[in-house]
Amino acid sequence: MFRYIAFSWNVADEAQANAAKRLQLALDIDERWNSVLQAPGHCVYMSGSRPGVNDAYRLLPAAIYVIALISGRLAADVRTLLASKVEQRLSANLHQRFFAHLQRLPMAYLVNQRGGELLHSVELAAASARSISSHLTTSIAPVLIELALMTVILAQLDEPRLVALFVATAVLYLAVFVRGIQRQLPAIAALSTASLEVQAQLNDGIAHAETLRCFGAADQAQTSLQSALSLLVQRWTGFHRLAAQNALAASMVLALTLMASFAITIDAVAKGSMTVGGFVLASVYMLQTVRPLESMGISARELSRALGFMQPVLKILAEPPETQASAQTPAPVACSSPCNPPPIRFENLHFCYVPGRPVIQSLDLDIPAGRTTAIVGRSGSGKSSLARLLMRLYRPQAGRILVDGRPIEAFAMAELRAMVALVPQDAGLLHATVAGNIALGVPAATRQDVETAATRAQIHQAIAALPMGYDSMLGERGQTLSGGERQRLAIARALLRRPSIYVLDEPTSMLDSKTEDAVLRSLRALTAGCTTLFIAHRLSTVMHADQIVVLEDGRVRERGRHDELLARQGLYAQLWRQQTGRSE
Ligand SMILES: Nc1ncnc2c1ncn2[C@@H]1O[C@H](COP(=O)(O)OP(=O)(O)OP(=O)(O)O)[C@@H](O)[C@H]1O
Repeated sequence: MFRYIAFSWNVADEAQANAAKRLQLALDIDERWNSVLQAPGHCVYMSGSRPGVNDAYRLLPAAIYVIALISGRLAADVRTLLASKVEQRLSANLHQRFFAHLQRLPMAYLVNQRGGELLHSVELAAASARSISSHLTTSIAPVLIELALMTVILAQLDEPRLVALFVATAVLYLAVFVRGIQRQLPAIAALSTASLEVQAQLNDGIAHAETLRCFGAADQAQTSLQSALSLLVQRWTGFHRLAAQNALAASMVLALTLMASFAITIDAVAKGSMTVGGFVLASVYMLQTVRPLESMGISARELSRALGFMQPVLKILAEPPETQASAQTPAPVACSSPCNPPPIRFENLHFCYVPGRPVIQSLDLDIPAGRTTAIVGRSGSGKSSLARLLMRLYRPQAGRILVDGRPIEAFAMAELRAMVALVPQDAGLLHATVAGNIALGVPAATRQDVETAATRAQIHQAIAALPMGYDSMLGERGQTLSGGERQRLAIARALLRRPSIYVLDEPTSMLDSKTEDAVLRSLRALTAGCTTLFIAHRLSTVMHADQIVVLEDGRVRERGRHDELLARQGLYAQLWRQQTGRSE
């Protein structure tokens, strides 16, 4: 803010002394050492000394200059350090908040989102939050202070027209930028949509590289990416065009201001109300206003861009999360199996993912405690949807589900999920170690617990044969394992939880018949005494179930034991004949 002009000369040198005299006259400066304060805020140090007499005085301005320089540098470094700390915190908090929010969003919302898009949107938002923080702390706040001081300094020049001009410029400049931001925001929103599309396509290409290669669709994906990139370039160009128009308007405001200030000061000098020195100072000050106003403009532009890029994440954060149970009971510790298996009751249940397309209709069903109930039916009949409703991944539009006589909404989410273990169709493995995947959600599990669960799921030997055993890393979604191995890991994961309810959604569909037999036997023994919902296509895998429920179009079509259903000669018997070629 404060400008130090250190000027020293050797009075023995006539040419230097004359030059100093001329400058002193021009600037209207008192000759005494360290004397000049023609304008508050500007210290002009002038020192005249004879060699050998005033050496210390001659060095003083230089010393002050060096100290000021170092202090300024230090202050800037400290400010950068503090600002970067704030920025990193902000970014980490945003990531955490976003992740926590995603975990609480309804599945119905999440399944329609693309992973790559979500990832990119949070990255964009974090970068934007850092940019906003940086501009606020290192640019906008200092510039505002600078502008306020500049106004005070100008007020001291005894030329009210200059103050009015300065204030008018600041207001006009602000108006130009507000208008600019208003025009740029839609362009930034379009830009960020295009950018998210590019990221989502890149992500899809990486996640499904195998599928794209197998289907010879790599070129098709490349072409699609190319058009997404072209759109992105086009939208960036549109945005920069608007930004340039805005910058041009702002420059015009500044140019007009400078012209007006020259006119005012020349007029003041001509009328004798201002000295030549005052004219020089006033001109210098008005030129000085350009820099902070310009940097304010740059910051405003960056802020508008950052705000635009934050919109997708702000939109997701505004999505209402799933309602939690009113009674927040703590999650129970996994029990030693089998423990108090509860009965389950589906009562007049109606559910659809998309309005008007019911998936479960008027479904009434009792699942007895400690027994195995098989849910069978043609593909799309609603079997997995029933499991998802029980896990409270979705909410039914009507009806209710009771566990142990209590509606599932009355359970704290953690309590319900600790009670139920799911083996889904897709194993859902993470890019973590084998042990970490088996012990998912049970951080207190010991290596012994993990190995026991793996042995029961018939996967221990395969894990032991891996180079790092239980510490081997699985690729993303367990890509380094075969389908059958993934499925057995998912079974081990469920067994480790020792739940009172098992939901097994086609847990052996990817196993060869020998392994399937072994795993089924093992599962039967392990789930004995637990309430088990066994969803299956292959009826041979559930023929021993205590109860078999046949679903059709989301309704219970038949119910009974294997023999009873065969004897009924209904849909079950038909499916059995289709699968086995036998009538019994
Ligand atoms: N997230 C979703 N959004 C919209 N519709 C869905 C969604 N998930 C499933 N569906 C539809 O709901 C219906 C029932 O699906 P569900 O997965 O419950 O069937 P299923 O009996 O388990 O089938 P399968 O035996 O093939 O696994 C299907 O028509 C399916 O297309």
